[in-house]
Amino acid sequence: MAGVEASCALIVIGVSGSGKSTVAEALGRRLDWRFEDGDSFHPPSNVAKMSAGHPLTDEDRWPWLNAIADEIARVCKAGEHVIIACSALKHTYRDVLLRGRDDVRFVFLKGTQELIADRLAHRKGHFMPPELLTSQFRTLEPPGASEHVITVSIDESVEAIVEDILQQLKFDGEKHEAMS
Ligand SMILES: Nc1ncnc2c1ncn2[C@@H]1O[C@H](COP(=O)(O)OP(=O)(O)O)[C@@H](O)[C@H]1O
Ligand SMILES: O=C(O)[C@H](O)[C@@H](O)[C@H](O)[C@H](O)COP(=O)(O)O
Repeated sequence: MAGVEASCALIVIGVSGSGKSTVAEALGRRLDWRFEDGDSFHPPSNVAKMSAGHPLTDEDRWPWLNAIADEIARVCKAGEHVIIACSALKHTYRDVLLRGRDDVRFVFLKGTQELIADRLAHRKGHFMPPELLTSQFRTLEPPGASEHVITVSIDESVEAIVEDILQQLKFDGEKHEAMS
């Protein structure tokens, strides 16, 4: 599938509770790509701050985003593939992750605050308080047409979302090949 093979990393982005980890893991199984949860790159201070109900600031996020960007650079240099779940809420955050690369694609999980709040209400064993969802939407800058992003609705089964992503990646790859 040209679109996918042209990329060394797929980053599944969206607000807390949009399904990034769930979808990224399922997509990784379909593509046989390693899955990495962006949350594991947070310094303990960030996790403690969110767990205490405080939203992160840009200053909190830069070291976290750069740690993920370092991992992307390492994987791509090694000729490997990775799928990373990372909220990447702002345009500037996504620029930090990309570092000007054209072999990394974003997959934006799009859904209403109401639907995501309901999913968070049923999520167990995660440090992120559902109460922070409003601040997540306030911070979110949805990807624009100029960004290398595939957008999918989350109001589907995980399987249907993965199929949608694969179809869009395939289409995008064929379009890219036709243009090259
Ligand atoms: N497509 C879906 N349909 C129903 N529930 C979902 C779907 N995707 C994720 N979930 C559930 O929603 C909650 C949030 O998903 P999660 O992957 O933790 O989101 P994120 O990583 O973006 O915070 C979890 O309890 C998960 O099982
Ligand atoms: O940038 C941020 O404010 C955080 O990174 C946030 O967006 C992320 O969602 C948390 O790390 C919780 O992780 P979940 O997205 O898995 O709930």
